Amino acid sequence: MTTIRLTNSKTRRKEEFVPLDPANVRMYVCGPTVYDRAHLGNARPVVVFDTLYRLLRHVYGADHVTYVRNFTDVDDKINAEAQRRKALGRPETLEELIRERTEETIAWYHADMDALGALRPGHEPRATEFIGAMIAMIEGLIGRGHAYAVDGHVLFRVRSYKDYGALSGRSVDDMIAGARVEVAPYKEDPMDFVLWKPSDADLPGWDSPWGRGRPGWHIECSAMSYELLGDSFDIHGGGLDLQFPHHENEIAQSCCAHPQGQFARYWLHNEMLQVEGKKMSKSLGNFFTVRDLLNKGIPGEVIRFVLLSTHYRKPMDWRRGTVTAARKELRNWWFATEEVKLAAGADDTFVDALADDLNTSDAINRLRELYKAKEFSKLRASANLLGLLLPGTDPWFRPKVDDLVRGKVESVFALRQRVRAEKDYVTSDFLRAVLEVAGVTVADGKNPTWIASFAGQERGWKKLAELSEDESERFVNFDSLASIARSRHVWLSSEIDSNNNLTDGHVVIVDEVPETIDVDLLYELVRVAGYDV
Ligand SMILES: Nc1ncnc2c1ncn2[C@@H]1O[C@H](COP(=O)(O)OP(=O)(O)OP(=O)(O)O)[C@@H](O)[C@H]1O
Ligand SMILES: [Zn+2]
Repeated sequence: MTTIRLTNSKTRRKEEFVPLDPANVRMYVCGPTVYDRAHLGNARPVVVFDTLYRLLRHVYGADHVTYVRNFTDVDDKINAEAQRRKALGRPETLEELIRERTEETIAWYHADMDALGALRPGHEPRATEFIGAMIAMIEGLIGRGHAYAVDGHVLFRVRSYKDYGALSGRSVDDMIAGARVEVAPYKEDPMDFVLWKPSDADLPGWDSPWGRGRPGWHIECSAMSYELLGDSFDIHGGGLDLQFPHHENEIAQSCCAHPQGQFARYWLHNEMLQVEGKKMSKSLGNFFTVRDLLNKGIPGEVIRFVLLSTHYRKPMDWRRGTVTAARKELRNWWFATEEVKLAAGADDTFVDALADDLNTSDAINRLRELYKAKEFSKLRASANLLGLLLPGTDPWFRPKVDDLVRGKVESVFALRQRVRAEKDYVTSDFLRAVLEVAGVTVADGKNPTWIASFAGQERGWKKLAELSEDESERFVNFDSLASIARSRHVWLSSEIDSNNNLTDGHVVIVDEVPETIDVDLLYELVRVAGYDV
């Protein structure tokens, strides 16, 4: 059996992963607060832990892994959005509007994360469904002297748990110095954190021994993981930004409420997705959503590939160039593997890379070697383990010929037929080249026709990419075209980098286009081929 090694934040070491029960490997990952669309940073833990989930299923069997990821559906930001809708005159109750907000956000989350090829976890508990379990846990903590109730609040007594701070490796006093701890009159110690707090009469609340109120954020994860996974389970995951205070508090609550258990044995934290060196976050406003990228036409599979190209324990930036390269590479893999039978399983070296602390960047390098060695069956099986090249993926890699585009191709094609009939072969060759770049192959003959084909697209593209600047002008018959009376300059060329090499990231249309040719149409065609204009 493959040995998985994971860097455990708790011990700060890479350790062999030995599950408590190989027949039921259990993992909990902190999920989103459902008040708005997920940004790309939020997608990083989803893709990272989905990949770990896939690896665990591969090693222990698909039916032997339990994956829980919660939805935090109690939050001031959710309430604020519902109140805004109410203020706009919506007739529903605030409760209904809150429900509407969380439902729509969860549906967006599912759609966006599905698009990234993430499997849905086996359990997706919502905090509001586990309030009873939270109250029971808080009562237990009070009973054991780890928590106290004051003025409708219940607070966790941090100094009652001697190991507090062990996960982040800091002492309580250091943490107080470094953190923005809220000082409040009802706290015995500024470090104590909220387990339960009162709710305003018009906001969601639940009856409890301490009055009508709602749970603190940290107790949600402790209660839901206990209910669904028990007092000891294998892996707890989340972003590094949650290590302190959220995870530190989860540990304190769970270990004090269930001292007989170990709570989570392996803690995994993904590093941050950054924008110019800063964490992408809603509060900094430096974010874009997964949906923004999908709407721009970047396929979810490509986003996933880019996210996995960097090891999860390293910070990463989102760069446009990486997207173009990923798109091209995945497209090659798709076309190489689409027809192959899945005879071979995943490649051993690939699995070893993945099992070595989820080294997805090494694993992707191994995929590159498999592609080069034409081991296509292994390539596909291995890529599947990363959630790539999956059957049923939207075939984004093929030129899409929707009706609008079809109409445009038809009109260029018809124009070409006309100039051919007039024996204007220069223009007709030019139009053929344009269609080729757009992935459309023209078949002359008795019944001239066209087909949208990857082969045509690749051929056209390679020609452009491989040709020198001079040649690329000739390729589209620049000189000849210029000689046509009505025409002005037109050519297609790849972008030229600082070393004067033609790069293969872009097709640029420069200068003016003959009156006979509709510029928008030209642009549209190049876009259809999947290139940036
Ligand atoms: N920039 C980022 N890079 C990687 N992971 C992130 C990033 N931002 C948030 N996460 C992770 O996303 C998950 C969901 O977090 P949560 O819903 O609390 O985020 P949020 O509060 O909406 O985000 P923000 O930090 O932008 O306010 C958590 O595991 C968190 O660690
Ligand atoms: Zn959590």
